[in-house]
Amino acid sequence: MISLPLFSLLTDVTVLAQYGPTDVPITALTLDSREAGPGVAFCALRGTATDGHKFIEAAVAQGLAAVVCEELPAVLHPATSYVLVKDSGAALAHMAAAFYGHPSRQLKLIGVTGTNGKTTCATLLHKLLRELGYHAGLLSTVQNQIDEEVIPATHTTPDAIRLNALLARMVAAGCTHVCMEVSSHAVAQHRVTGLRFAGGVFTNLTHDHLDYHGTFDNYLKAKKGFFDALPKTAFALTNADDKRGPVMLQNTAARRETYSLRGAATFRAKLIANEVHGLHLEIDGREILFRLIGVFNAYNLLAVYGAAVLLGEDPTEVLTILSGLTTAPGRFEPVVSEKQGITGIVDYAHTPDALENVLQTLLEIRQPSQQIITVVGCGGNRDAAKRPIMANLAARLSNQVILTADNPRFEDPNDILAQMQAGVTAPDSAKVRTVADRREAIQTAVQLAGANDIVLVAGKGHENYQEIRGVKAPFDDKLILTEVFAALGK
Ligand SMILES: CC(=O)N[C@H]1[C@@H](OP(=O)(O)OP(=O)(O)OC[C@H]2O[C@@H](n3ccc(=O)[nH]c3=O)[C@H](O)[C@@H]2O)O[C@H](CO)[C@@H](O)[C@@H]1O[C@H](C)C(=O)N[C@@H](C)C(=O)N[C@H](CCC(=O)O)C(=O)O
Ligand SMILES: Nc1ncnc2c1ncn2[C@@H]1O[C@H](COP(=O)(O)OP(=O)(O)OP(=O)(O)O)[C@@H](O)[C@H]1O
Ligand SMILES: N[C@H](CCC[C@H](N)C(=O)O)C(=O)O
Ligand SMILES: [Mg+2]
Repeated sequence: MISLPLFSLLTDVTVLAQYGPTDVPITALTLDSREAGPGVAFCALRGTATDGHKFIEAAVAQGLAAVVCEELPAVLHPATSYVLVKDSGAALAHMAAAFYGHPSRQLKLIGVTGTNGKTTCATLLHKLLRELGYHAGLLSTVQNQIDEEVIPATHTTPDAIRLNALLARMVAAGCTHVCMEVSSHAVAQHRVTGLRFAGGVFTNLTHDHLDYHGTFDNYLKAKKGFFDALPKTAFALTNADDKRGPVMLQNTAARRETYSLRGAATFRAKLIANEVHGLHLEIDGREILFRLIGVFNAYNLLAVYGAAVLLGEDPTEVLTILSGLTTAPGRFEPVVSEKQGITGIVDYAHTPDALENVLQTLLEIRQPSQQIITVVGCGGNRDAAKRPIMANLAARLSNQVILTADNPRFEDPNDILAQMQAGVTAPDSAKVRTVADRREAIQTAVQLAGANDIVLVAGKGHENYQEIRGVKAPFDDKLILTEVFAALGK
């Protein structure tokens, strides 16, 4: 069990005032008052739904070693230590890093950020490092991994305590490298503050999460904040073809590197062909076939190649391994029907940009006779502004569309559907129908599909549940598609 004196956790924290003993032994950190108990230090965070400061007294009553807060309670308990800080989130992150012995400093930690492509890049880099013979960790939306051991993920980027605990487990297991996704929520909430990164990778920035960040500018600042905090020993690798790519490097101390399919950059690729069986690219003068499909994946592959070379790996070996790798779960995953050769594609496209990329890719690689039938919905309690845009794109770029539910969470699916429908233009409306039940929507799409047609099921990718009113019921697009193909004799 870890037990460290309170003061030893505060080395990197900006402390405004302190009350009570500083040498109390701390045996656990928490950001949730309900986990309070003897030996625990509770950090009170101001959240989106409530304020942790409201629960300080209840936590102290449960027996608590220390409280870290931005505002002191009216009455201080004599047996508890209080640390007043400017920012509880940042304080928690520094304390968590210290509590777990700064595991990031013992690793080559690579963070991937951007609207789309984080899971794909982090997963590919992890697979690549494993094939190069390293012990490596992965922190991603789909799952966390220590080498091949899978640890379920609840967030794209875990909170600072879980994150440092996982990194420490990875160090203990002998990992030398860790690839992780850095979400904009994580940057804004200081989940990654205090970590020492060896490299940062930027994929792209398009519309998402404006419900949380308020404006696109705030969203951009959150992503940029990750690069601003990189040390000068790290590399910062950005997508030079993305409008916001160069912005990420403006204020970073890290070594600035770029990748591009269009112009001058540290790492360059040329698209030779984008076909059903994969991408044909020229990277740094070498022609290679890859198993991933779609121009957006050319960017992901190039970013991963660049990161690996910046980590000191041999370019030829890296390309050889990358050419054999397959996609991350639920990212452009095909499910082909047995009798009629209908191609089902399950993809996690849950933003306008991702949906457009996937549909453009399908339009590029399909035979002229193949119809594209799209099943898509938008999540509840998330950015509502993307709903009409996604429906508009689906209708414009598909032959038929079934609008349906994603994870409604606490919203009425019919309200979400009405907001989506508002984005469909009058000429496209004949192609669009609405089936709120997602399983029925998939059934309808398969019924409409003729032999060899394409059914795209977008938005949920690897997810194996559907979240309705706080309850996650089993639901797996890939499994349902397979069942529906069989049930309808397709
Ligand atoms: C919007 C958001 O990011 N919310 C995260 C945030 O919760 P919150 O701000 O809503 O917390 P709150 O309920 O207001 O509570 C404030 C504080 O009081 C504490 N509390 C609350 C009640 C109590 O009795 N006692 C107590 O101490 C809470 O533990 C919390 O520390 O802090 C929590 C603890 O770290 C997170 O679990 C929670 O993630 C929620 C579940 C979530 O859905 N997050 C999503 C949006 C998210 O983070 N997504 C990104 C990826 C997105 C992407 O890239 O597409 C991710 O990295 O996963
Ligand atoms: N480089 C890219 N550019 C644009 N779209 C992409 C890119 N890579 C993947 N996509 C699309 O975005 C979807 C999500 O990809 P991925 O899971 O890799 O992104 P992510 O950034 O991890 O998403 P999240 O924010 O949900 O964690 C994919 O299913 C695909 O449709
Ligand atoms: N990480 C993203 C995932 C969205 C996936 C989509 N299926 C949805 O539920 O909206 C989020 O939490 O916003
Ligand atoms: Mg992800």
